Amino acid sequence: MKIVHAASEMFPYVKTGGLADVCGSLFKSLASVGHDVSFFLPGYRKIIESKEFESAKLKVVLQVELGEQFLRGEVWAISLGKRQTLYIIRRDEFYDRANLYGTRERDYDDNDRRFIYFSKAVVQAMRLLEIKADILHCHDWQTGLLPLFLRMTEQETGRSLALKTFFSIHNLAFQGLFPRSSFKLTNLSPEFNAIDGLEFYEQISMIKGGIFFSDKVMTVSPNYAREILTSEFGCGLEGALKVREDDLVGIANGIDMDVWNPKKDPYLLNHYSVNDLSGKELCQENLLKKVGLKKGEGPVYGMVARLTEQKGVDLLLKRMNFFVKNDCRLVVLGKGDPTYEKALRRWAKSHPEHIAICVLLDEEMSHLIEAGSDFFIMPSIFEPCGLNQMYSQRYGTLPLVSGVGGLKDTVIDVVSDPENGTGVVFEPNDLAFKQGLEDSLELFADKKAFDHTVLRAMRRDFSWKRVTSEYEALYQDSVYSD
Ligand SMILES: Nc1ncnc2c1ncn2[C@@H]1O[C@H](COP(=O)(O)OP(=O)(O)O[C@H]2O[C@H](CO)[C@@H](O)[C@H](O)[C@H]2O)[C@@H](O)[C@H]1O
Repeated sequence: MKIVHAASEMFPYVKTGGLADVCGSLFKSLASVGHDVSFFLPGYRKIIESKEFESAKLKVVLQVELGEQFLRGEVWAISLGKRQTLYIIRRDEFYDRANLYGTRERDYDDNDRRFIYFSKAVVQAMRLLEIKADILHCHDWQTGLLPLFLRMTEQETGRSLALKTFFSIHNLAFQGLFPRSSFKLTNLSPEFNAIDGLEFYEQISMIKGGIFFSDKVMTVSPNYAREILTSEFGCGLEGALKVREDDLVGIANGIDMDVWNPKKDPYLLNHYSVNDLSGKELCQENLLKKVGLKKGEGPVYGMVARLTEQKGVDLLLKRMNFFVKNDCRLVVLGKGDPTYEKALRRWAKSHPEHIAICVLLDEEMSHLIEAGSDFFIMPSIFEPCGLNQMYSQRYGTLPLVSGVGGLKDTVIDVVSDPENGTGVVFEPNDLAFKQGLEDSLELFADKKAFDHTVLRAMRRDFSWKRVTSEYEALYQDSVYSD
């Protein structure tokens, strides 16, 4: 099949979170099973300055209509193999910036222009480069309007650009909401500026565009696909999603088993596997040394996350005493809400023997924490899929997760299912989290049960190979269904 993806991030080129990991893996895995895959990304500074861009070739020049203007743009291509092309939409005014979406204080003022432009540019590039796709797959609000722009262009030109369009929701909490006045940048007819179009409580919502105007709506776990139909998790879009319920599918993400492999992880000084775990102890020593902690009586807990409300930082902050009281160690790697960063720093400062916080975006450190911890904490309030709980299981680090979204789909609770459990699952509230922490201590004290759980966790298959065949089946089904 000819498959085209478009998103605002992709690992290893640009990453602020899990969207990038998933896009990078999908791009690679779909090509590896024989599909012809193209990926469109905005030409951020980080990409233009990268080594990979040195081999990029200018393919075509664009004139994109944005409201009352026509804006020039360029499409550059990097060939990554026989069947894999990365297309970069370049317009430096929009993308040659230090960050992807904004500064620490606020989003960029022109994110509506930047991503409406990107979506239109992808459609024009497909037309000019004569890319006729079986599937166009868009991700998150930044590309929410792309499926609609594609169909509009097809109507105008009478030429088919993609047989089916897919839209994946990686996080419904980020909706691409803009003032209604931004609608004019779309050049769509006014009928789309209505309740059954992009309008959302007196604003326009880009994610709603993806939900309404793509052939299939996807999300990143079966449980989250069910949850977002409810008012508790639907972020106000549960009504729109209900309309598309028959076309809504959840497939749990996989992980890149090469990048996340304790047997040969280049970031680790010592390697290990299910057959020999001795390297894991050394990884723990190394981690503790690196963050200036010494081993205590209790286990080592790790956490790597964007520090936002979603990730349950409030729950963690309420229970910081647990680590001190039980002589545990806690290592947190995270960046995000300055209030959370400050609060965590304060704890690390007042309890330097027990708690370490690294306020950084640091890929290497995230691997050291996955390898060097006994437990990995994810007390998320909601979690479309989550990746670290899968990295953790692969690294023999037991995830301690709230039972929401994809966390529920990918971690088996050892307390209720001691024969099969691979982690501790609790309800997303303070008391249940407290209980979860205590359960982890109890499990840690029972060495035999703990070791068995670790081995079971490490043996699980979260590979993209399995997940990719589910995507393929879905793509094929939708293309050949009518
Ligand atoms: N300070 C730091 N330094 C280094 N690495 C850091 C870091 N903070 C976070 N990371 C990394 O960023 C990624 C986070 O991925 P997640 O899937 O857990 O969350 P995210 O909320 O970004 O993604 C959204 O999209 C993904 C993909 O679909 C869904 O799994 C998820 O539920 C949804 O919220 C992981 O690879 C993690 O290691």
